[in-house]
Amino acid sequence: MIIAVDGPAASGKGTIARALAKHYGLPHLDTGLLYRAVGLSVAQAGGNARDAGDALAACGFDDALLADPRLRDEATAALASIVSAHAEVRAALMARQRAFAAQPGGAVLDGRDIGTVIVPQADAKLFVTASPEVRAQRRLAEMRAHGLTGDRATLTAEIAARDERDRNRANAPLRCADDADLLDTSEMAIDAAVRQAIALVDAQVERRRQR
Ligand SMILES: Nc1ncnc2c1ncn2[C@@H]1O[C@H](COP(=O)(O)OP(=O)(O)OP(=O)(O)O)[C@@H](O)[C@H]1O
Ligand SMILES: Nc1ccn([C@@H]2O[C@H](COP(=O)(O)O)[C@@H](O)[C@H]2O)c(=O)n1
Repeated sequence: MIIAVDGPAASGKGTIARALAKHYGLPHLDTGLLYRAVGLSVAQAGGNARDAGDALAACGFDDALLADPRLRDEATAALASIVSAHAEVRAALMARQRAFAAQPGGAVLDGRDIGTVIVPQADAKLFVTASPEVRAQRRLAEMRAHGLTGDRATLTAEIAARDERDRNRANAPLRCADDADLLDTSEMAIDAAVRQAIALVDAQVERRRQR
């Protein structure tokens, strides 16, 4: 079974995708990490994230980079959203994502274009969202839990800028697939959101089975 989970920054899609993977016994890929690795790699090489050539060159990053804690920084997230707008970068990362989805038994992938571009044939699709205020508050709490300081207004502006770039780019923009279920977790605690996600996936799979 292939499950596609998309949504805007800090919506909780990664938390839900990991929980779905555990529930159904499937491997999980956080595709945002790949774009973050490209962004960080460009910066480390002294390149320009807005330059498609520099960004493409960074797609050959060493996989060890995927464990680098700097990938979690909002600065890296901003670079990721700049490099991810290049069609060349998206094409370079596509085969890896599709191969992950195609493994025997299936997989759960989360990102921005999983249900629309990477695996439009997915067995179940969710579009996870939450209000901008809730998302900024959750990210702030996460940073504080890691001993980091952050300013709510700055964080809100950074998340909004990222969403804006991701939604309005020409290549594989962030959008809800026509056949995805929308899951707004603004008013839900994590366990309630996960329960709802499982119920939606089960219902989608059942609907497909009856077709
Ligand atoms: N329903 C929820 N209620 C409260 N906190 C939540 C909920 N869902 C996720 N969180 C918390 O919000 C933060 C962001 O969640 P998560 O990392 O899953 O989002 P994301 O959409 O994958 O983010 P990114 O776009 O940066 O990859 C985490 O600290 C997570 O524990
Ligand atoms: N399928 C995807 C996944 C991510 N991106 C871009 O990477 C940025 C960081 O992603 P996170 O999920 O870690 O927040 C994101 O803002 C997107 O620009 C993407 O384009 N496609």
